[in-house]
Amino acid sequence: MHIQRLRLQHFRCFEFADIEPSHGINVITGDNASGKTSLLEAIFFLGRGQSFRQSGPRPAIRQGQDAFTLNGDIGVEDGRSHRIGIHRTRNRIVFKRDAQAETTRLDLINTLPLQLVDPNVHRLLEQGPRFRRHFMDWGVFHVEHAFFPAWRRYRRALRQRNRALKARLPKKDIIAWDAELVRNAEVVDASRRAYIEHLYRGLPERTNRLLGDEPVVLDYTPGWRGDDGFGMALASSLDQDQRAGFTQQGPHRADLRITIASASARDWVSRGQQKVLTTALLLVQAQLLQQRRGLRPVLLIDDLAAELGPHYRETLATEIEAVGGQCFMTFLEASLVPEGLGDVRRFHVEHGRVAAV
Ligand SMILES: Nc1ncnc2c1ncn2[C@@H]1O[C@H](COP(=O)(O)OP(=O)(O)OP(=O)(O)O)[C@@H](O)[C@H]1O
Repeated sequence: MHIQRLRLQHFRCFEFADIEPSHGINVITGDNASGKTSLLEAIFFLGRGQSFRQSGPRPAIRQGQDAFTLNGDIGVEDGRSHRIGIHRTRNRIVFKRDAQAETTRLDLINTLPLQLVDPNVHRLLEQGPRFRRHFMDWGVFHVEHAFFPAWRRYRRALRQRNRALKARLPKKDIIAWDAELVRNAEVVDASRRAYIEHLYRGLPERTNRLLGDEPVVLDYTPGWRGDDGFGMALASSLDQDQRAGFTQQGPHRADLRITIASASARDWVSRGQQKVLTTALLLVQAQLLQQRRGLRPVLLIDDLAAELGPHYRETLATEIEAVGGQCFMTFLEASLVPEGLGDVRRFHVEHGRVAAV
């Protein structure tokens, strides 16, 4: 997938912007607070239907305006193209794809798969399992078709079970949801395992080049205890669930711990190495999507140079180039742009205005 043309109106500091990016690497430079992250945020919004930043009650609408509009012409690998768009007022969001009567967020996600590397990317290693589930499920969603319908049914049943637990209903009203939970949990779990296995195969090649020979290990835990299956785990924790008022085990508690040579990646590697490792994981995901579905996701890399010295900047740039596909990366200064990036299209952002250089 690649963005052929991007237009934004009244998005954060932008009054209006209209750019035609390269299908390969796009470099965006600009001073602090010029609008670089906002530009990446607009692209992210277009592909996910939501922001990666906290927005408060006026979700990314330019100050003094009532709405923002984003439009993108998206080229697909098979030669087709789609036009997608978002119109966001304070209370309402409307998605649009081609002439489709009704467009959902899922349509956007499927039309413009994208991954973000932002300066907080180390959270994947440092913080709770939520970030790692998110990372894992982005790939599972795009690659394993059985995953999403089962995940949605699981979440619906989980909400009902939790409601019953919270309302202190009798046991029979709680366990009434267990069969539906177990049926879908098995599909979710199998999809995640299959995906991680594929991810694992592509990992050493990339991480060895970036971080040396120490093997990176992905340790998946399904979200429930014991070896007797989720049904048994649910049954055995029913009393605890009743006391807690919610379902304590299940795929919604899964984790994917990332370790390097038996030490936790969080403890072992520096901030810069964490960023390199996490970006490597995202690149392997991108490559997997290409191999399994013939799709190249768009990569958004905010402030690539932050926390990285020249060596890591250059090696990472080489890896990003090798994966191919469209990429947008921001830099404070042109001098920080790695030489290894080769042929790039450059944009400069200043006071909410973007121009091709
Ligand atoms: N809703 C909004 N309306 C108008 N301006 C906004 C809005 N939201 C944010 N801004 C402004 O947009 C400017 C650009 O912010 P952005 O985070 O994109 O900058 P940046 O170029 O990525 O900076 P840095 O390099 O420091 O991270 C900031 O001055 C910010 O205050």
